[in-house]
Amino acid sequence: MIYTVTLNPAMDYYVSLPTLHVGHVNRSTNDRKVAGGKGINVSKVLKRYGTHSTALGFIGGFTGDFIHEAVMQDDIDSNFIRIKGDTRINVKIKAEEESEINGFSPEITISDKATLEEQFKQLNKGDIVVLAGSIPPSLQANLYAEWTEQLNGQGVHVFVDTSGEALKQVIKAKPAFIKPNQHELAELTQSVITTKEDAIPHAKALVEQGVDYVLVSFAGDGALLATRDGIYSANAPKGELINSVGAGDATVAGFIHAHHEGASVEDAFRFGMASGSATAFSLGFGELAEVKRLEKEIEVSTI
Ligand SMILES: Nc1ncnc2c1ncn2[C@@H]1O[C@H](COP(=O)(O)OP(=O)(O)OP(=O)(O)O)[C@@H](O)[C@H]1O
Ligand SMILES: O=P(O)(O)OC[C@@]1(O)O[C@H](CO)[C@@H](O)[C@@H]1O
Repeated sequence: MIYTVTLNPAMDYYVSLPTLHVGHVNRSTNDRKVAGGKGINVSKVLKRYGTHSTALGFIGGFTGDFIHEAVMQDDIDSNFIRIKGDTRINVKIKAEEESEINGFSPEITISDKATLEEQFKQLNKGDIVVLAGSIPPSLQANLYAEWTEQLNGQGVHVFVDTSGEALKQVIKAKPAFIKPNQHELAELTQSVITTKEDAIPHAKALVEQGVDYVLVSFAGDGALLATRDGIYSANAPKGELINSVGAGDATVAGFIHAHHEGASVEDAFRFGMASGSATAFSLGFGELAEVKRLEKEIEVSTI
């Protein structure tokens, strides 16, 4: 079974306008509201590829109801824990360039956290857990690390997509997979990373520290995958960038889907890349047919 965990979901509020004037009243020409948060996005993309997952995490208030409703409509199983506050609203602005204002998280209490930990105790050997997104400030930054250690002990494979202190802490617990983008890897390693070559020694070092798969994404410039058996490089296909929000989540979901289906590491990497790019080239998440088309444009090479 695959479980995604979103501690900090969001109602993503997308607004489009030709130009954003900071310090002035701006009026959007288009908008849409979407249930978001990194783990929920992974569940949505997995569903698109026919892979079942259960979405876990915290939701509350009218925005929480919106998310629950949307997840049910997508026919995705969930076992969310209800919290007192309202799930946040994240504003995604599409003007000449993309800007994001991610809202402040509602409070998660010790008892909410304990309820989620009870759910984790029910997981079985061989299950996959995806810990994705930010950790709300009311919870400690080493929480993913604590849970990874516990879940590893249960024989569960832990995939993590996060940044900052949460990423730094979780490495010590040896998750199966991490997906920093180039900026997140630069922050983690306190180094300048502008090319895939710059990332190689750092990705290698993370594998030596016990992470099985380190996927470093470079948006339109492709990605690097470091594993115990070797290092792979992939290009990103060319296309028109429509929306980059969720492209990283689609990469994670694509990799998990293919890996779960028994694909080789190279093929799972290729499918993950095609999945990320199909989303970058679409208004919402990319369609499976588009992923399959893009797969043919991706070359995975060994370094
Ligand atoms: N301009 C682009 N052209 C082609 N593919 C892209 C482009 N931007 C993103 N992608 C695809 O999306 C994947 C993830 O992109 P990126 O490196 O920006 O990750 P991220 O920062 O985690 O994404 P997110 O915006 O979801 O947080 C890339 O590996 C690539 O497959
Ligand atoms: O604030 P976090 O938890 O880091 O990221 C949250 C978020 O930006 O990530 C998703 C896209 O990856 C969006 O659906 C959501 O709004």
